[in-house]
Amino acid sequence: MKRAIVLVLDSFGIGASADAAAFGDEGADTLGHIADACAGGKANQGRQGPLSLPNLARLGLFHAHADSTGRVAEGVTLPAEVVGSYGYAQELSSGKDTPSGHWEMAGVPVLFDWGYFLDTDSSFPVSLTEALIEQARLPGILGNCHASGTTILEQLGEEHTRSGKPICYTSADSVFQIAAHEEHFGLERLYRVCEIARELLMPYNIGRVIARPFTGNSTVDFSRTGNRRDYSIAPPAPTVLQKLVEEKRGEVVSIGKIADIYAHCGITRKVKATGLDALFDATLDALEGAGDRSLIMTNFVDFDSSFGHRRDVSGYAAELEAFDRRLPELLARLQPEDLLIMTADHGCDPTWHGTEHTREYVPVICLGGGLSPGTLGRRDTFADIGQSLARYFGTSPMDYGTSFL
Ligand SMILES: O=P(O)(O)O[C@H]1O[C@H](CO)[C@@H](O)[C@H]1O
Ligand SMILES: [Mn+2]
Ligand SMILES: [Mn+2]
Repeated sequence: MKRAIVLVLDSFGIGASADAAAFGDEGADTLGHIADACAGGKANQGRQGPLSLPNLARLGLFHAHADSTGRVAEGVTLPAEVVGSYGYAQELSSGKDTPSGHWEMAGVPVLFDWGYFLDTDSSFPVSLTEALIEQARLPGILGNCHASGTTILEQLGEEHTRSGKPICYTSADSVFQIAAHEEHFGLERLYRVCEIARELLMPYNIGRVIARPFTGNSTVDFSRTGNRRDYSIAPPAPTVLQKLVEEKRGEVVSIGKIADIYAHCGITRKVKATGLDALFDATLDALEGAGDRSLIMTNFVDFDSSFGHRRDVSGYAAELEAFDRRLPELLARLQPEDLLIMTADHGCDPTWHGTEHTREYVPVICLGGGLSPGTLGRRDTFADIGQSLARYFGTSPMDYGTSFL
């Protein structure tokens, strides 16, 4: 029975990649800098001491990090025995964004350039905002700038609830984000505005529109909710998810925002969940009922959105430790033929300047699927994961990537 589980730890990079300098990210290292901070007593909010990831360590995470960076992170002792297959992968895609990373790991790298809104203020063309205001019948928009999604709520959240104008902002990513209050503005209305924006943004080649609903009464307690929704364009070629469904009549279960990121292509079932524990529970549930030719794919978004972009080192470390504590539950449920792959879509070093993603190698940590424990070495593209899944399920091969199976 062929069943694969792919866990994407969103933004969990393991060291600046060879091309990081071109992104201003030379020296970035999400895992390494978190471990260093923990060992140096600089990540003790809500947790304590050196970074403790015993289960990931046994699967080879820190070996992969050492191979990718040439150093062992501070406070880390490499375990004598490694039971997983571990490597690190370079991104071939031109961007360091979420869709590029996800599509590439499914065998479809993004070799074209996305559109970007490069101006940090008055970021959007007037013709675009005017069309959005008219078509969505808005009293206007706020923001129109590059911003961190939590900071901009502090700055404009109250004005939004007073005026009814949604907050539109972007970043170094190819995104158009719309924040609005779930009750004052209305969640369904926000989704409709996003759908209109999605259409209007097609000529600009913008990868994603993101609905950013929030609740709360004032600046002090505004908080974003789990009702975030990503409106992505479709991948430029069939991913391994689509091949599994179309060629093998397989089942692809999306947990969390996976379905949104693949624009619902190649997904047979969607489960939404908010927070690490709920996402992990949903993954275990899906595995329980999964039959032959099943792929379960989960995105753990909080590493990125709650901690990486927020530059919250303690929070990121605590989230990693929470993930690691849950891992044995999954390992105990794996059947001999199952293939588990843990990876990431880009980096987001919480010690780095700014609030953006960082161009990094991602871990490729595997168990099962007939793999022997030990190193998978440096992988030239995340698409090696997609190619390996294609081989595992017996679909036609992907155009990119080399199977490690
Ligand atoms: O600051 P928030 O709203 O979390 O935005 C982040 O999330 C978006 C998608 O990754 C990017 O634009 C990034 O800047
Ligand atoms: Mn991401
Ligand atoms: Mn992000």
